[in-house]
Amino acid sequence: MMMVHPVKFLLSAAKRPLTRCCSAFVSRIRSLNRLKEDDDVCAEALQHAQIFLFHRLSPLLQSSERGTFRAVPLMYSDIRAILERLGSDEAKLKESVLIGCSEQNQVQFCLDVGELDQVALEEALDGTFVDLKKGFFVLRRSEAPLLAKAQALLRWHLTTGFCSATGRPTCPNQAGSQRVGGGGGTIYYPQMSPVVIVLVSDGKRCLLGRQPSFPPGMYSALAGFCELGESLEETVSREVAEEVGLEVHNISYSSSQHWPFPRSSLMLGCHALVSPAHSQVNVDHTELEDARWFTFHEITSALQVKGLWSRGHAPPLWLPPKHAIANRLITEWAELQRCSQKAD
Ligand SMILES: NC(=O)C1=CN([C@@H]2O[C@H](COP(=O)(O)OP(=O)(O)OC[C@H]3O[C@@H](n4cnc5c(N)ncnc54)[C@H](O)[C@@H]3O)[C@@H](O)[C@H]2O)C=CC1
Ligand SMILES: [Mg+2]
Repeated sequence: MMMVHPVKFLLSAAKRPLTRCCSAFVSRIRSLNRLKEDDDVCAEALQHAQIFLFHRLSPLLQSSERGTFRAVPLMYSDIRAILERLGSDEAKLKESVLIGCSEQNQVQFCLDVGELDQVALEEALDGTFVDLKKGFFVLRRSEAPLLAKAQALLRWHLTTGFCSATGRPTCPNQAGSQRVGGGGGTIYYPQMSPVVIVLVSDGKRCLLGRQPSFPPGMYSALAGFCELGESLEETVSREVAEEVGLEVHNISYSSSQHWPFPRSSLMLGCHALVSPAHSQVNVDHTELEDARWFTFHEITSALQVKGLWSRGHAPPLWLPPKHAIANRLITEWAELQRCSQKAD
């Protein structure tokens, strides 16, 4: 495997002076913004950046002895040498898409080399292109969101090469943060779908559902896509009514997460209550295979189950892994129950 040289992106490359009192975070954000606005500065930064390679939207990963995967960032010059060896050239690197900047001020890009031979690439790179659905949950939690964002942006570029109104080609800016053209000079930006995910409680138990596509025994919080014209609260109320036939109140927002499956979504995590007197579920089986109430004890036992995908014998309840916002909502609920039990 080629060594990745720790080249730092120099903030001085951004010619616009930054205010002295800026925190490191603010400096990073402003530098990234500059890269999106200025193609020349971005092209220069690319030459010193870390680049994450993908092959037909599967990221290049290396497996570790502990059964986890690590992302494999490479430097511009390393990739240029490999491209030339495999019959491509440096021009391909211009398709790289900006994805972020590390805390060490290293600018990060991604690039899909799907037209090159996968086996030859894997040999040259000493890694494997792994389907993100398989790799996501065994990647380190600091790397999974970055690769999910990279895949989402690469997919967006793959599917927006032409204007849907005129049928004419669109062109990305150097950062890949937008595409312009299609005849009318329209600017296209990456899109994602807002989705609500809600942990419903009756005060003592929480309600989880499962779709037929979930692994056996896995239950999760209820989720659904927002419809045009809806507020977050309206989507929560509609989805819970549709899927389990209940009316919720006291909806509160918790946190959010970008979710790459099956396409880019912004998951908006909420908690909501139903009255214990009206908690009889009526599952819509066109949407869910099952939905049921779980006790605090069942949830705390399930939260302790490790190795979600690898265990041979199934525990009675599996919860989504820690990477998923569903797990965060369930953990928050369990914490709240623990506190209120202590207070009683
Ligand atoms: N990160 C997490 O913890 C979790 C994430 N999720 C994600 O939430 C998402 C939504 O959950 P579901 O229960 O499947 O949603 P859902 O209950 O809205 O049902 C999905 C159906 O909604 C329709 N739909 C409406 N707008 C759509 C759009 N913009 N894109 C795709 N389909 C649309 C389609 O007919 C689709 O079959 C899923 O993509 C799932 O991966 C679900 C549970 C946990
Ligand atoms: Mg749903």
